[in-house]
Amino acid sequence: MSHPEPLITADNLGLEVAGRQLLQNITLALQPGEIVTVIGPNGAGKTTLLRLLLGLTRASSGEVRRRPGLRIGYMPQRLQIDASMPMSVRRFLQLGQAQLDREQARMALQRVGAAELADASLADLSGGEMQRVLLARAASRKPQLLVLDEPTQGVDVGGQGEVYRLIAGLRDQLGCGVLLVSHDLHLVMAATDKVLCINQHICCEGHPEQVSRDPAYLELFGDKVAPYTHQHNHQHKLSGDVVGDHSCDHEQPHHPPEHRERK
Ligand SMILES: Nc1ncnc2c1ncn2[C@@H]1O[C@H](COP(=O)(O)OP(=O)(O)OP(=O)(O)O)[C@@H](O)[C@H]1O
Repeated sequence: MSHPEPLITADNLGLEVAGRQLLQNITLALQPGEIVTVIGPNGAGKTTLLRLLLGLTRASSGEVRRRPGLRIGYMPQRLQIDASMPMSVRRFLQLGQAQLDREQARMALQRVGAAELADASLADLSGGEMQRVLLARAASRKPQLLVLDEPTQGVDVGGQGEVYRLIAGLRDQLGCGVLLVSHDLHLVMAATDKVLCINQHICCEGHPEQVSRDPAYLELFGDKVAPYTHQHNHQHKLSGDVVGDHSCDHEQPHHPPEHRERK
């Protein structure tokens, strides 16, 4: 299957800080329309990897290539907001993006089902509402690539699935690629095209169902999760493509990745 030019690629990326190897041999490519999720234990280097890919941290080895002029929307893991500073949601969306007019701010909120929050005070938002607003902000410039670091942080368990549905909706509406870091293993397995399991290096990667059965994944997370399965009325080839022309009751990856295992 021929792929379009990736939005972003990393080739043998490594980062060493003060004699400590935080990441090594990270190679990946993210295609338009694809949702790729980075998982791994605490301290595995997930946020560090995002920062390298975004160009916020410089790699010690290897190379990152971004499509020239790539528009990126970034939702960081933590955002320091001074709750005592009164600011409306609309004003927050416009911070640093003065070109975003009232109507565009409304549209950005509408994309995540939060149009009614435009005049609310940022300090009054619930955890789930705040994550919607952060998503709306990341997506407000119609990025070609959305980068989301733990997008369900502060969202109660019942609302987490909804956040992943919103992300898939943004991917569909904007046609963007999505790169996200998550700890919500089971939810992620159902909501992503490809999983990258890292612990300083890539432990395993591929289609969620394949990764969830990988010995390297089970060694890291086996005590936390049951293997992920979805209702199958078809079979996959090794490439991830569906055998025959069965329709599928889950969303297929746009560009099913080859499964590779690296330890
Ligand atoms: N600039 C830096 N200098 C030194 N060490 C760093 C730097 N940035 C990150 N680290 C270390 O690198 C390791 C990986 O951090 P990172 O935040 O990428 O992990 P993570 O996988 O995102 O973790 P978590 O799941 O807890 O958010 C940590 O031990 C952290 O202390």
